[in-house]
Amino acid sequence: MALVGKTAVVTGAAMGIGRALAEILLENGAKVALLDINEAAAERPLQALEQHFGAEKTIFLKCDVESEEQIRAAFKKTVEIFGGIDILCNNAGVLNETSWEKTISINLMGVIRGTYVALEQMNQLSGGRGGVIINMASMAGIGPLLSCPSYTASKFGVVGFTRAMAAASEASGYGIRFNAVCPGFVQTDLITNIPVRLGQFSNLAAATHKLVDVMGTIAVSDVAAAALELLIDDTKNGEALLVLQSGATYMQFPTFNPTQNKPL
Ligand SMILES: NC(=O)C1=CN([C@@H]2O[C@H](COP(=O)(O)OP(=O)(O)OC[C@H]3O[C@@H](n4cnc5c(N)ncnc54)[C@H](O)[C@@H]3O)[C@@H](O)[C@H]2O)C=CC1
Ligand SMILES: CCCCCC(=O)/C=C/C=C\C/C=C\C/C=C\CCCC(=O)O
Repeated sequence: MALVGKTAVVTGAAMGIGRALAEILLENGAKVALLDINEAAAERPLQALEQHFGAEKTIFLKCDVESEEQIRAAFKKTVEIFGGIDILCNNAGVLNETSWEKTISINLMGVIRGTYVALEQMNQLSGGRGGVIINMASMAGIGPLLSCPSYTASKFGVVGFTRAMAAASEASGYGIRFNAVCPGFVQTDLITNIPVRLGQFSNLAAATHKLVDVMGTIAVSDVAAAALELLIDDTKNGEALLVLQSGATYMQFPTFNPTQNKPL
């Protein structure tokens, strides 16, 4: 899908990966609604984006992805201002093993909430224009991260939800592609203060730091470039794209033939 003239919504867009997603979308000609719970953090990046790309191309909307009401209001405002929604990047996420309910509510349920509300606007079966939904998962959605069981569960959930929605969309004719991005460690605030974030698993902080050292970190721009590939390539649906220092790789999953009760 060519991005020129399209409208995108990015959650968790005030900083980190979300901000980089907003930037790459604007660079490629889209209009972007930046959603975040942290209005203060969004102020300076928004000014910079407005200066660079034009104030008419961006809008900031305060939105907590834990609230369906706030998501619906933000999407409605986006449609009023930009005339529709073609792209949703469900990116907002936290690493907080001290509150597993919040981790699941933001990282997994936030993706599901955002997707279901977006369907009301985007689904071709209900008058929408179709489009693409990108969900920010993690390498921890492919393999377990020992120090973060709740975070890992949330990201496995995001990968599974994305793949199921991709199949549902194709079978039903929503006109929407669904893909997940699965980065390794990325240089953002999320990988700071690791022992505090790990809560009862803080004894595993050293092992986690070691993993970061061994794997290295990637830049937010690497993640944004991977998301861009999934956005513009119309053949990509139901993909989980692993993004590491060595490059980006499409994950292969076992397929299952229910009529013969064995993997294909
Ligand atoms: N940094 C990393 O190493 C990796 C991050 N990810 C994922 O990428 C996504 C973005 O993370 P980063 O940019 O690294 O983190 P970050 O902490 O730099 O940015 C997260 C943004 O999400 C916002 N946010 C948090 N809770 C929210 C809520 N309830 N509603 C709306 N916005 C909310 C924050 O205010 C912040 O602006 C997350 O889903 C994270 O799990 C995935 C793999 C690796
Ligand atoms: C401090 C934790 C930050 C988490 C941010 C994030 O999502 C990054 C994850 C990056 C990589 C680690 C994820 C999973 C580990 C997977 C496999 C490790 C090998 C496991 C094995 O069985 O050998």
